[in-house]
Amino acid sequence: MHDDALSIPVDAAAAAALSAQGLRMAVVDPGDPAATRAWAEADARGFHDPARTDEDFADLSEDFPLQRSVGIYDDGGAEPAMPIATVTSWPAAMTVPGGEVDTWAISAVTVAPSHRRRGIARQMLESELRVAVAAGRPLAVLTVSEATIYRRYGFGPATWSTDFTVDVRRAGWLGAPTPGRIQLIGRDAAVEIGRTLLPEARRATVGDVEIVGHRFGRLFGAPSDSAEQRKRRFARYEDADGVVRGLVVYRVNENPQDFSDLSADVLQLVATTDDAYRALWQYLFELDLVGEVKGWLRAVDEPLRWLVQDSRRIRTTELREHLWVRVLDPVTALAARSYAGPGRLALRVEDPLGHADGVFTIDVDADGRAVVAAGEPSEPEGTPLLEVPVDVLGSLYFGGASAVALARAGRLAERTSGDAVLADRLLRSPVPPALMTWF
Ligand SMILES: CC(=O)SCCNC(=O)CCNC(=O)[C@H](O)C(C)(C)COP(=O)(O)OP(=O)(O)OC[C@H]1O[C@@H](n2cnc3c(N)ncnc32)[C@H](O)[C@@H]1OP(=O)(O)O
Repeated sequence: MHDDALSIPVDAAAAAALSAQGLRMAVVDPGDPAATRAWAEADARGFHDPARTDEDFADLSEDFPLQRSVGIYDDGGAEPAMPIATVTSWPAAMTVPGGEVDTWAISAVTVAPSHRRRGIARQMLESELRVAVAAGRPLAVLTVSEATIYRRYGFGPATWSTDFTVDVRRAGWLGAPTPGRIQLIGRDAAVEIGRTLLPEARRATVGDVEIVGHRFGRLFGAPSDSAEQRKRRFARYEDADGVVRGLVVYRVNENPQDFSDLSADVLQLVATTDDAYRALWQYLFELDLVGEVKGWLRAVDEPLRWLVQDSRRIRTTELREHLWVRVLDPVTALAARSYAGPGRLALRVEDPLGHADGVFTIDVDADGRAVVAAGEPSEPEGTPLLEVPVDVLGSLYFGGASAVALARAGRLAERTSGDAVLADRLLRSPVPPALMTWF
């Protein structure tokens, strides 16, 4: 294992394959402003974003020391200093049932339109998986622009999110009153509160990830985007003892047709107590002039549904997979989480890239903690066994996907009929996992 994940050198196998195409793979020096600026520009170009301003770059530059950013350069091309492909990655903690797991987060995967479909993304992704292994990370994780890209590298969808629109004038608030109070605050105060509340909420949410660098500031409106920042409003909830337990970041949108029928976007709602959750939603329901409140990237089992008279007035506008997980080291990954045990389960994992291939036996004690060993179970007859491709293992890992549904879909095989039911009993998270951010 490499001690300092961020200083892992370029992956030799990918560098050689790219070199055969006349391309050079390099890790970007975080202390080199020209190289980081060019990398950030290539990333923007890859996503068809506008060119970066100096202010954008100032926001992003806080990330470079926290990440391992890789560029692919076409030294014989029109712009040799500008990468034609980018990827970045960093170590990130994520919440699993009963604790945390170390992951390798991957982002900013782009290949310039001029260089697409020559296998460059494949080289980058396969090398990222090897780098994650070298960094001792049992899982690689990412969020995706398109759901069609990453399964081929062994990633499977592992959490789901919803967007919804609430007709607040007709839904009817049903929640019990709360003892604390709501206060409006400015951005700086909200950022300060967020530094404590977000990690606390994250640790209580299976499937959520720690947020570092510019992605944290962006939740409050990126400093570089003053127009967007000016629209954002911030309110906090403090309990009866004056302790801050919740924070909402929202934006009220114009409606030139009817000034008394505005809509509000809930961009972040973080609560570390149920009272805070209820109080903040009630606050949003009672905003004067606002007829519609929209929740973005919310959990699939929001308690909000139970806080209104008429839950049909909460219209789900989107339900989609959000977090994608790639298991690299099943023993470490499966031992990092707890189970609704006791019990035993064996998994036969098929991994074309070899990282997670094999049979793994999970022995769960009465407290739900597991001993995981590579190899067949000692008593194969009485042990349920699932045969899973590695992407399906990623889907099952956080406890958000149903082994029964995957078996019915033919995505996994049971050794004995009923093994998927037994597997679900151990693996399912009581609350569906939820990733509350993009990265
Ligand atoms: C975690 C993230 O950063 S998500 C963001 C992903 N990036 C984007 O959406 C930005 C715009 N798109 C791009 O930059 C590029 O099209 C990329 C990165 C998606 C693909 O780059 P390429 O270098 O063209 O991919 P590459 O040639 O290595 O193709 C690898 C495989 O993926 C497939 N593939 C490539 N792009 C796509 C796509 N958009 N949808 C589905 N499959 C794709 C290829 O067909 C190929 O399949 P195969 O190996 O099974 O035959």
